[in-house]
Amino acid sequence: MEIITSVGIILFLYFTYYYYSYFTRPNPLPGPFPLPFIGTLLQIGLEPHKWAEKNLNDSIDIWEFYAGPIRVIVPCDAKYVDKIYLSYNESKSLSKEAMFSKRGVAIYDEVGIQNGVVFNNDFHKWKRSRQFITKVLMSKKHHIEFLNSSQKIFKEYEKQWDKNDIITLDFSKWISLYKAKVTIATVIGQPLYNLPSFDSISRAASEYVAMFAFLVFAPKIIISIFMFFGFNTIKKESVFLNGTIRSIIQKRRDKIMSGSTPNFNLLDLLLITNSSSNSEGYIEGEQPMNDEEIETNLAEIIAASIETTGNAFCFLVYNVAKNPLNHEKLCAEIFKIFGSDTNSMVTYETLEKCHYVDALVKETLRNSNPVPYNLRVLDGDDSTDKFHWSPGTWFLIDNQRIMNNPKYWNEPMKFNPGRFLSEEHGGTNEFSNMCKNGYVPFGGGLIICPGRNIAIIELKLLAILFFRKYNIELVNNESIKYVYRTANQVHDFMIKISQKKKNNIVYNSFGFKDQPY
Ligand code: HEM
Repeated sequence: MEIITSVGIILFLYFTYYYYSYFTRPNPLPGPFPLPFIGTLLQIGLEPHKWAEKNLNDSIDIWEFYAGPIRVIVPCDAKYVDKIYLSYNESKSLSKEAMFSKRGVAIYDEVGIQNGVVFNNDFHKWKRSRQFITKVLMSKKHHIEFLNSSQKIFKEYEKQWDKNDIITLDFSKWISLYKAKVTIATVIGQPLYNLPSFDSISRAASEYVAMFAFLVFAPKIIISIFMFFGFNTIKKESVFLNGTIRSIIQKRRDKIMSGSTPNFNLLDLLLITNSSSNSEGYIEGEQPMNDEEIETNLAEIIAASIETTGNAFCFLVYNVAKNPLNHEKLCAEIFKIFGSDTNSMVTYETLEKCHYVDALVKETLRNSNPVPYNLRVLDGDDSTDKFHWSPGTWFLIDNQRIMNNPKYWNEPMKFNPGRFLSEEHGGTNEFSNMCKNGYVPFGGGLIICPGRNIAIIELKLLAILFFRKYNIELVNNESIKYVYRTANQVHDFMIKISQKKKNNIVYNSFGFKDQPY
């Protein structure tokens, strides 16, 4: 009896404290009403945008919800992210800049993903990893190598498709598998060593990325139960957490140490950077990376690369298939630049000439960004627009609503690549007048996505490879289906692929009427 009374008193005191803190919180914002322990889980689940779409009108540009006991602020207007997305050059002092650089919470230490960049709470360790991976991911040499490997893999699929008149496939599954192959080839090189099938790698990438949203949004009590009962099973199954990647790193390190020439993939490049076997691109004052650092960084990059670009390309295909005019313009440009040879290699230089393809990719990332949110935790205290925030405040920046804000974009719901084209190239030039941070598909500031250039290159390449040779038709007329699990993951996206017939006149409204295909 006494125990029940004591528990009752403790709960009463906790509830009183909880709601006292809630009703006296600074800067109260619109949002669902929270419950102790589970916060707004019942209303929001793990998908904040669904609640926002149903309950918030366009005039609300900042709102809040509760992940368990943690208050999460959701800015949806570019004006709130000026400081959060402050670039390195704009900031006078690094410590000031670092205030908005964290994404981590204590739970990640138990999961063991804190040694990479995504959830690294130690600013100096993050900076060290980030320098290594940026050096490789942003290099032109890596981009060229990436283009070559991707096209080699794509050609294998072409061979199969070209044997048939029509192929019907679930494109979301196909792209995931293709992405797993390209990513493994460019990140750790062939052969697969002791990795499982590409199919299981793509599934593991999806789970790994989804785990981030779970760890961020689920109440701590639920995460603790999961850690106790379920995490070890996940760890055993996951190629990213179970040590498989570590053993590949060790093998490659031994081989390079015993004289094998490093290949041009991310793993080999990380192994040799700042080691004696590499004279090129030395990073000042840093020791080479150890196996543990390389492991987490590779896991993050493989998973981030498969999940983001793959889903973005599904959205691109969907938007092109739904908009015949965009399809025509795309094919016209491809024909103008690549001619009728549908098998030629796409090079870095030819990609740069494709203005419409570039605009199409950028509009896809604006209209249907695969990474709609971005978590940042404030380190010190600071202000965003008129609000002042205390240390430890969580911000879930709604990149998707920022990029669809009617204040900044004309008819934002309309898919219109012309926004990203100059008048000279037939567009409206809307993008060139965009406010700072009005277009943020890759986040911004110090921890902006380091894979952004490679992602754009890959999306442009895939658009060209598909649409120069194949007709793509949606199997049904439904809207594209996707679920938010850190990335917007597309599923059940059925399309028909058939090879274009030679001599078909397809470009009639764009000056190619007399040109055979
Ligand atoms: C369309 C494709 C992609 C989109 C939309 C995207 C988007 C994002 C966003 C929004 C962030 C958070 C940035 C911030 O907090 O400001 C991010 C971070 C990151 N992305 Fe991407 N990304 C894409 C492709 C890639 C690719 C291809 C790679 C790797 C090759 C990659 C690797 C990473 C990594 C490692 C981070 C964490 C950076 C850090 O914390 O320092 N991403 N990405």
